[in-house]
Amino acid sequence: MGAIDQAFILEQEHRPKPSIGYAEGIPLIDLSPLSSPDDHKTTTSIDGLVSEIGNACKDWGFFQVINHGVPLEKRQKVEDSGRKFFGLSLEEKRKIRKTEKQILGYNDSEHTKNIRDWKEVFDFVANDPTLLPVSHDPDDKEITELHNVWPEYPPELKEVCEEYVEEMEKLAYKLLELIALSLGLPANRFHRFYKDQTTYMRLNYYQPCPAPELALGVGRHKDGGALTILYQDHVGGLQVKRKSDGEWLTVKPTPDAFIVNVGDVFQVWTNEAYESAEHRAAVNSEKDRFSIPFFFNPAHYTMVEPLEELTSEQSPPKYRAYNWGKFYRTKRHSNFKKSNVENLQISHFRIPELAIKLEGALSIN
Ligand SMILES: O=C(O)CCC(=O)C(=O)O
Ligand SMILES: [Fe+2]
Repeated sequence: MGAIDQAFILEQEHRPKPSIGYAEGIPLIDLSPLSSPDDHKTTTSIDGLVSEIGNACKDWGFFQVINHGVPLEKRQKVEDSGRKFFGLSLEEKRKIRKTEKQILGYNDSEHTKNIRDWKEVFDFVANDPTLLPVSHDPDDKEITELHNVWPEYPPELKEVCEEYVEEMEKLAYKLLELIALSLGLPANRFHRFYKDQTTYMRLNYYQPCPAPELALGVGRHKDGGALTILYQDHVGGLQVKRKSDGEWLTVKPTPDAFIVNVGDVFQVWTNEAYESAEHRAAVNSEKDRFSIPFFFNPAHYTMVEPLEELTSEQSPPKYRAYNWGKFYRTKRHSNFKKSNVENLQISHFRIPELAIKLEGALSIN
């Protein structure tokens, strides 16, 4: 067993077991009906897609998509130039290091639930500039502009990332429409939240780890945003906690597929019809690994709450409304460094079961 810094070491119960099975049940969904010419697009093929996606969101909160329309070479270019960047010296990379104020750029010291992750990241926003509250302090109403920071080397990184983001955004809107339809809503129901979206992308680079049984590339977490579209390379490491029995399972890398998962915002919008699943990334002692999540997130001023159409007297709202920008700032703040503040979760806005029942009883009488 190789020695690693104490900061990375997880408590016994959260360490990854050496033998973890594959999550065979996570559906692989073929999106080709979406790109067939209009005269070939049948209602049946789209209906089929919609119900596959609805079931995947209900059962797993995760699915994979193929024939998604994102050109392979655009993704490959991001991976190639991303690898060039992570291959630079620490000193060079730290020239565009994230700080508490400047939350975009490079970081080699992310924490999940106060344990250091075995990874390096490079973050940038899809729309430059992106508007966000200045601080996580609820009384501070000031809004700031986030600007991307790009390294000098490799010089093409900016362009290849921007081209890729454009493609990912097209895919994200398609998925948003299919998810809306799967909930019985108009296809464009969620579009309104994305006018000034706070979407960002991350390049995750996981070096080989001498003690992969003690640490994780990303500790267990749920994505706080609305929808994540992840590319992972052939090495594998992403693990999902199965809802039915709490078992951790590996998501098998599928060439040219994207892994899609609904985040906490969708859990609230759907009043828990769809739940965001816990996941984590394991590392290994031999190979490095690359992954690229695209976090498709609403505008900062969005008040996240259960959609009216998905609640009723029988099924009253399970969450109080919260401001997305403040929520996101607070979460980023606590991931940035080891902190004593408890990590902010949507459970803080969960209305207690008893209050939901009482509210239901009162509104019926
Ligand atoms: O690298 C992975 O497979 C997962 C990364 C992840 O879950 C995240 O960045 O939120
Ligand atoms: Fe995640």
